[in-house]
Amino acid sequence: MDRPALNLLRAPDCSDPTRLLACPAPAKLNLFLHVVGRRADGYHLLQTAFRLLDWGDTLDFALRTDGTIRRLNEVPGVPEADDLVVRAARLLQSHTGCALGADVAVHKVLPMGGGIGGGSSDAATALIALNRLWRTGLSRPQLQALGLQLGADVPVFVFGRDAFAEGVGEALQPLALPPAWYVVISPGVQVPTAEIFSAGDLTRNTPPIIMPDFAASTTRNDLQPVACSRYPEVLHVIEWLDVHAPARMTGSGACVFAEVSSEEEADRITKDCPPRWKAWKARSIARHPLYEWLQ
Ligand SMILES: C[C@@](CO)(OP(=O)(O)O)[C@H](O)COP(=O)(O)OP(=O)(O)OC[C@H]1O[C@@H](n2ccc(N)nc2=O)[C@H](O)[C@@H]1O
Ligand SMILES: Nc1ncnc2c1ncn2[C@@H]1O[C@H](COP(=O)(O)OP(=O)(O)O)[C@@H](O)[C@H]1O
Repeated sequence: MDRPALNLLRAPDCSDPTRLLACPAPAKLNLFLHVVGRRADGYHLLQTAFRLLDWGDTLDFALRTDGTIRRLNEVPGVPEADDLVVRAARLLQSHTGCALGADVAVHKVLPMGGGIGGGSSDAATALIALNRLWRTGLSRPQLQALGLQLGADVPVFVFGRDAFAEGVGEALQPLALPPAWYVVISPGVQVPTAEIFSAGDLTRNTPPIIMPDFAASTTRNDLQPVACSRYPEVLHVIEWLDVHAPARMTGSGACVFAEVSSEEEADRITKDCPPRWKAWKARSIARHPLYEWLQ
């Protein structure tokens, strides 16, 4: 099994004030996801537990004094202007009136449309890193609010720790969870979040739970049946992984995960995984690697 080349647990070297290289953007899991209602604007009210992982993309930022924001590399399927990293940079720039710009490079490791928050985490890392590079001085809550304008999943990555989330995913409370190993499998399909949330057969009235009461046996992912019926490969992965350990879809899919008892068990399962899918082992992290950059 491939491991990311960079140690995500470490914040990058900051000795050069004009560049921040290999800034980590970790993946997340939704340990469960309940849809408890719907807002007038169509967004859904959720209850979910976010878990951050030691596995993710990395981003480079270099200061420009001419105010231009440029992405230096291609990201398959994501035009530069649509890239959440570029959009995050422009949003921070306009919000603060900052005259500086940046060259950015996005090294994708996380499968897109995977329910593991890749684009959202990239956006959060851009907000945190550029807030430092440009010395714009926004606080964590200010960056979380800015991130919410980019997507419902962005605030939790700025929050920087495992969290119980309500609202559309932005009302966050820290969760103290024991460290754990996970196996994450990508079925090789991209599941568009909007398609799953707009499905007629989505359960939208799960009764709200009280924060600490979310044992795996009493929770579920309400988006899972909808994704499985439209993308049967997701169901096939769940059925395969469930033989090894209780398996569940994360977010709106397509990735499927299971908590396992040790790194050795994770290695054994990932080695067994049929070659048509891609499997990774990942460990929980207590804090986002850039957590200390916002106080
Ligand atoms: C389902 C979750 C669970 O963590 O994650 P992913 O599977 O995307 O990783 C999130 O709620 C996704 O957050 P994010 O991917 O940022 O979604 P957004 O860009 O804000 O919205 C994408 C689409 O999903 C719908 N959406 C999103 C969040 C929400 N609480 N209710 C919704 O109805 C929106 O209507 C929009 O059409
Ligand atoms: N930097 C980025 N990385 C990944 N996806 C991005 C990025 N910028 C924009 N996107 C768009 O966001 C969509 C959802 O991406 P992603 O966050 O990986 O999935 P999910 O929301 O399922 O976790 C992608 O299909 C892509 O069109």
